[in-house]
Amino acid sequence: AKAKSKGNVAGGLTLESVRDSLIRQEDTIVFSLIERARFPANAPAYDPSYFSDPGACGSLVEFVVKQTEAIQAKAGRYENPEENPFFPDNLPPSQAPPHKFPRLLHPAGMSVNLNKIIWDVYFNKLLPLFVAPGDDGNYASTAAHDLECLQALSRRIHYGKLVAEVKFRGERKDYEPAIRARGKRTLMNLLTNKKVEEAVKRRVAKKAMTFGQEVKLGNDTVGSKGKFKVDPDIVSRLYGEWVIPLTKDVEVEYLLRRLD
Ligand SMILES: C=C(O[C@@H]1C=C(C(=O)O)C=C[C@H]1O)C(=O)O
Repeated sequence: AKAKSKGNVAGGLTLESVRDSLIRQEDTIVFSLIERARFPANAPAYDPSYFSDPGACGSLVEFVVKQTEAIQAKAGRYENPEENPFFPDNLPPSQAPPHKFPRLLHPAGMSVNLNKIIWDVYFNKLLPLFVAPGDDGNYASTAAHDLECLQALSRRIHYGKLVAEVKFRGERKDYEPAIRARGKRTLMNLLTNKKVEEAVKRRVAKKAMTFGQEVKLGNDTVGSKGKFKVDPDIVSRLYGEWVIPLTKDVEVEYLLRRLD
Protein backbone atom coordinates (compact mmCIF):
# COMPACT_ATOMS: atom_id res chain seq x y z
CA ALA A 1 0.00 0.00 0.00
CA LYS A 2 1.24 3.50 -0.71
CA ALA A 3 2.73 5.10 2.35
CA LYS A 4 0.65 8.16 3.10
CA SER A 5 3.32 10.79 2.62
CA LYS A 6 1.85 13.05 5.24
CA GLY A 7 5.14 13.23 7.06
CA ASN A 8 6.52 16.71 7.33
CA VAL A 9 9.10 17.27 4.59
CA ALA A 10 11.52 20.12 4.12
CA GLY A 11 9.98 23.55 4.06
CA GLY A 12 6.87 22.49 5.94
CA LEU A 13 5.56 21.07 2.69
CA THR A 14 3.22 18.10 3.07
CA LEU A 15 0.85 16.42 0.64
CA GLU A 16 -1.97 17.60 2.89
CA SER A 17 -0.87 21.25 2.80
CA VAL A 18 -0.39 21.13 -0.98
CA ARG A 19 -3.83 19.59 -1.45
CA ASP A 20 -5.33 22.28 0.79
CA SER A 21 -3.89 24.92 -1.53
CA LEU A 22 -5.35 23.15 -4.59
CA ILE A 23 -8.75 23.15 -2.88
CA ARG A 24 -8.49 26.90 -2.18
CA GLN A 25 -7.48 27.48 -5.82
CA GLU A 26 -10.76 25.88 -6.91
CA ASP A 27 -12.55 28.97 -5.57
CA THR A 28 -10.38 31.30 -7.65
CA ILE A 29 -10.94 29.25 -10.80
CA VAL A 30 -14.72 29.01 -10.33
CA PHE A 31 -15.06 32.73 -9.59
CA SER A 32 -12.86 33.66 -12.58
CA LEU A 33 -15.09 31.57 -14.88
CA ILE A 34 -18.19 33.22 -13.38
CA GLU A 35 -16.73 36.67 -14.06
CA ARG A 36 -15.74 35.80 -17.66
CA ALA A 37 -19.28 34.49 -18.22
CA ARG A 38 -20.56 38.04 -17.60
CA PHE A 39 -19.48 38.75 -21.18
CA PRO A 40 -20.55 37.02 -24.38
CA ALA A 41 -18.10 35.34 -26.74
CA ASN A 42 -16.90 38.73 -28.16
CA ALA A 43 -15.11 37.03 -31.08
CA PRO A 44 -13.27 40.21 -32.29
CA ALA A 45 -11.15 40.03 -29.13
CA TYR A 46 -9.53 36.89 -30.59
CA ASP A 47 -9.39 37.99 -34.23
CA PRO A 48 -5.89 39.13 -35.29
CA SER A 49 -7.43 41.11 -38.17
CA TYR A 50 -9.62 43.16 -35.80
CA PHE A 51 -6.84 44.69 -33.71
CA SER A 52 -3.17 44.98 -34.43
CA ASP A 53 -0.60 46.35 -32.03
CA PRO A 54 1.98 48.26 -34.12
CA GLY A 55 5.12 46.17 -34.40
CA ALA A 56 3.49 43.00 -33.16
CA CYS A 57 1.06 40.55 -34.70
CA GLY A 58 -1.67 38.88 -32.73
CA SER A 59 -5.13 39.47 -31.39
CA LEU A 60 -6.37 41.98 -28.85
CA VAL A 61 -6.32 39.28 -26.16
CA GLU A 62 -2.68 38.47 -26.96
CA PHE A 63 -1.87 42.18 -26.71
CA VAL A 64 -3.55 42.44 -23.29
CA VAL A 65 -1.85 39.28 -21.98
CA LYS A 66 1.64 40.24 -23.25
CA GLN A 67 1.43 43.82 -21.95
CA THR A 68 -0.05 42.77 -18.60
CA GLU A 69 2.57 40.05 -18.12
CA ALA A 70 5.30 42.63 -18.84
CA ILE A 71 4.00 44.99 -16.16
CA GLN A 72 3.53 42.15 -13.68
CA ALA A 73 7.06 40.87 -14.45
CA LYS A 74 8.46 44.31 -13.55
CA ALA A 75 6.41 44.17 -10.34
CA GLY A 76 8.01 40.83 -9.50
CA ARG A 77 5.17 38.41 -10.15
CA TYR A 78 7.34 35.78 -11.81
CA GLU A 79 9.88 35.74 -8.97
CA ASN A 80 7.36 33.37 -7.38
CA PRO A 81 8.04 29.90 -8.85
CA GLU A 82 4.29 29.17 -8.65
CA GLU A 83 3.72 31.75 -11.42
CA ASN A 84 4.52 30.80 -15.03
CA PRO A 85 4.11 33.37 -17.84
CA PHE A 86 2.30 32.64 -21.13
CA PHE A 87 4.84 34.74 -23.08
CA PRO A 88 8.15 34.15 -21.25
CA ASP A 89 10.38 35.42 -24.08
CA ASN A 90 11.65 38.99 -23.61
CA LEU A 91 9.87 39.51 -20.27
CA PRO A 92 11.46 42.51 -18.50
CA PRO A 93 13.36 41.85 -15.24
CA SER A 94 11.73 42.47 -11.88
CA GLN A 95 12.14 46.01 -10.51
CA ALA A 96 10.84 44.96 -7.10
CA PRO A 97 13.14 44.31 -4.13
CA PRO A 98 13.94 40.57 -4.10
CA HIS A 99 11.59 38.48 -1.93
CA LYS A 100 12.83 35.19 -0.44
CA PHE A 101 10.27 32.70 -1.71
CA PRO A 102 10.78 29.24 -0.16
CA ARG A 103 13.10 27.24 -2.46
CA LEU A 104 11.19 23.96 -2.52
CA LEU A 105 11.42 22.92 -6.16
CA HIS A 106 14.34 21.15 -7.83
CA PRO A 107 15.90 23.72 -10.23
CA ALA A 108 15.83 21.40 -13.27
CA GLY A 109 12.08 20.89 -12.85
CA MET A 110 11.19 24.55 -12.44
CA SER A 111 11.27 25.21 -16.18
CA VAL A 112 8.28 22.95 -16.92
CA ASN A 113 5.74 25.23 -18.61
CA LEU A 114 2.59 23.84 -20.27
CA ASN A 115 1.02 27.26 -20.87
CA LYS A 116 0.86 26.82 -24.65
CA ILE A 117 -1.41 23.80 -24.14
CA ILE A 118 -3.41 25.62 -21.44
CA TRP A 119 -3.90 28.58 -23.83
CA ASP A 120 -5.17 26.27 -26.59
CA VAL A 121 -7.50 24.29 -24.28
CA TYR A 122 -8.94 27.47 -22.74
CA PHE A 123 -9.72 29.33 -25.97
CA ASN A 124 -10.55 26.45 -28.30
CA LYS A 125 -12.24 23.92 -26.02
CA LEU A 126 -13.41 25.53 -22.75
CA LEU A 127 -14.51 29.06 -23.65
CA PRO A 128 -17.16 27.95 -26.23
CA LEU A 129 -18.65 25.66 -23.58
CA PHE A 130 -19.50 28.31 -20.99
CA VAL A 131 -19.89 31.76 -22.61
CA ALA A 132 -23.04 32.89 -24.40
CA PRO A 133 -22.83 33.73 -28.12
CA GLY A 134 -22.84 37.42 -28.94
CA ASP A 135 -20.82 40.61 -29.07
CA ASP A 136 -21.18 43.51 -26.64
CA GLY A 137 -18.02 45.37 -27.69
CA ASN A 138 -16.30 45.01 -24.31
CA TYR A 139 -13.22 43.34 -25.78
CA ALA A 140 -10.65 44.80 -23.36
CA SER A 141 -12.68 43.76 -20.29
CA THR A 142 -13.28 40.36 -21.86
CA ALA A 143 -9.53 39.92 -22.41
CA ALA A 144 -8.78 40.97 -18.82
CA HIS A 145 -11.14 38.27 -17.52
CA ASP A 146 -9.67 35.72 -19.92
CA LEU A 147 -6.27 36.46 -18.40
CA GLU A 148 -7.66 35.97 -14.88
CA CYS A 149 -8.94 32.54 -15.94
CA LEU A 150 -5.69 31.65 -17.72
CA GLN A 151 -3.52 32.64 -14.74
CA ALA A 152 -5.73 30.78 -12.25
CA LEU A 153 -5.72 27.63 -14.39
CA SER A 154 -1.97 27.89 -15.06
CA ARG A 155 -1.17 28.35 -11.34
CA ARG A 156 -3.29 25.33 -10.43
CA ILE A 157 -1.89 23.05 -13.16
CA HIS A 158 1.75 24.03 -12.50
CA TYR A 159 1.17 23.38 -8.78
CA GLY A 160 1.78 19.84 -10.01
CA LYS A 161 5.49 20.61 -9.55
CA LEU A 162 5.01 21.02 -5.79
CA VAL A 163 2.79 17.94 -5.59
CA ALA A 164 5.46 15.93 -7.44
CA GLU A 165 8.22 17.22 -5.16
CA VAL A 166 6.30 16.19 -2.03
CA LYS A 167 5.52 12.77 -3.46
CA PHE A 168 9.13 12.29 -4.54
CA ARG A 169 10.47 13.18 -1.09
CA GLY A 170 7.88 10.98 0.60
CA GLU A 171 8.40 7.90 -1.58
CA ARG A 172 11.87 8.35 -3.08
CA LYS A 173 12.56 4.62 -3.27
CA ASP A 174 9.54 4.15 -5.52
CA TYR A 175 10.08 7.18 -7.74
CA GLU A 176 13.85 7.03 -8.35
CA PRO A 177 13.91 3.75 -10.33
CA ALA A 178 10.96 4.90 -12.46
CA ILE A 179 12.69 8.23 -13.15
CA ARG A 180 15.96 6.51 -14.08
CA ALA A 181 14.04 4.13 -16.39
CA ARG A 182 12.16 7.15 -17.88
CA GLY A 183 9.02 5.20 -17.11
CA LYS A 184 6.26 7.79 -17.77
CA ARG A 185 3.46 5.24 -17.34
CA THR A 186 4.95 3.93 -14.09
CA LEU A 187 5.32 7.48 -12.81
CA MET A 188 1.72 8.28 -13.80
CA ASN A 189 0.49 5.19 -11.91
CA LEU A 190 2.60 6.05 -8.86
CA LEU A 191 1.32 9.62 -8.61
CA THR A 192 -2.36 8.98 -9.48
CA ASN A 193 -4.94 8.99 -6.70
CA LYS A 194 -8.36 8.34 -8.20
CA LYS A 195 -10.18 8.86 -4.89
CA VAL A 196 -8.82 12.40 -4.61
CA GLU A 197 -9.61 13.10 -8.27
CA GLU A 198 -13.25 12.04 -7.83
CA ALA A 199 -13.57 14.24 -4.75
CA VAL A 200 -12.09 17.21 -6.66
CA LYS A 201 -14.59 16.81 -9.52
CA ARG A 202 -17.55 16.58 -7.16
CA ARG A 203 -16.41 19.53 -5.04
CA VAL A 204 -15.83 21.93 -7.96
CA ALA A 205 -19.33 21.18 -9.29
CA LYS A 206 -20.74 21.94 -5.84
CA LYS A 207 -18.73 25.19 -5.68
CA ALA A 208 -20.07 26.21 -9.11
CA MET A 209 -23.60 25.65 -7.78
CA THR A 210 -22.91 27.48 -4.54
CA PHE A 211 -20.94 30.44 -5.94
CA GLY A 212 -22.92 30.66 -9.17
CA GLN A 213 -26.45 30.52 -7.75
CA GLU A 214 -28.93 33.37 -8.19
CA VAL A 215 -29.24 34.81 -4.67
CA LYS A 216 -32.78 35.98 -3.99
CA LEU A 217 -34.18 37.52 -0.86
CA GLY A 218 -36.61 35.28 0.96
CA ASN A 219 -36.11 31.79 2.24
CA ASP A 220 -35.39 29.85 -0.92
CA THR A 221 -32.40 27.48 -0.68
CA VAL A 222 -29.62 26.58 -3.12
CA GLY A 223 -31.89 24.57 -5.35
CA SER A 224 -30.54 22.35 -8.12
CA LYS A 225 -33.48 23.61 -10.17
CA GLY A 226 -32.08 27.14 -10.42
CA LYS A 227 -29.91 28.43 -13.24
CA PHE A 228 -26.24 28.85 -12.38
CA LYS A 229 -23.89 31.48 -13.78
CA VAL A 230 -21.60 28.70 -15.07
CA ASP A 231 -22.87 25.16 -15.64
CA PRO A 232 -21.51 23.02 -12.76
CA ASP A 233 -21.20 20.02 -15.07
CA ILE A 234 -18.93 22.03 -17.38
CA VAL A 235 -16.72 23.01 -14.42
CA SER A 236 -16.50 19.36 -13.37
CA ARG A 237 -15.69 18.41 -16.97
CA LEU A 238 -13.03 21.15 -17.16
CA TYR A 239 -11.29 19.49 -14.22
CA GLY A 240 -11.86 15.91 -15.37
CA GLU A 241 -10.79 16.34 -18.99
CA TRP A 242 -8.14 19.06 -18.74
CA VAL A 243 -7.09 20.45 -15.33
CA ILE A 244 -6.39 17.12 -13.61
CA PRO A 245 -4.73 15.40 -16.61
CA LEU A 246 -2.55 18.48 -17.27
CA THR A 247 -1.61 18.68 -13.58
CA LYS A 248 -0.50 15.06 -13.76
CA ASP A 249 1.48 15.80 -16.94
CA VAL A 250 3.27 18.56 -15.02
CA GLU A 251 3.98 16.08 -12.22
CA VAL A 252 5.47 13.56 -14.68
CA GLU A 253 7.54 16.17 -16.55
CA TYR A 254 8.84 17.55 -13.25
CA LEU A 255 9.72 14.07 -11.93
CA LEU A 256 11.59 13.20 -15.15
CA ARG A 257 13.87 16.18 -14.40
CA ARG A 258 14.08 15.57 -10.65
CA LEU A 259 17.41 13.69 -10.75
CA ASP A 260 19.08 16.02 -13.29
C1 LIG B 1 -2.62 16.63 -7.28
C2 LIG B 1 -2.44 15.32 -7.00
O1 LIG B 1 -1.99 14.42 -7.95
C3 LIG B 1 -2.92 13.86 -8.90
C4 LIG B 1 -3.73 14.94 -9.51
C5 LIG B 1 -4.88 15.34 -8.91
C6 LIG B 1 -5.56 16.63 -9.34
O2 LIG B 1 -5.05 17.25 -10.32
O3 LIG B 1 -6.56 17.03 -8.70
C7 LIG B 1 -5.46 14.59 -7.85
C8 LIG B 1 -4.91 13.39 -7.46
C9 LIG B 1 -3.78 12.79 -8.21
O4 LIG B 1 -4.22 11.87 -9.18
C10 LIG B 1 -2.73 14.76 -5.66
O5 LIG B 1 -2.34 13.61 -5.41
O6 LIG B 1 -3.36 15.50 -4.84
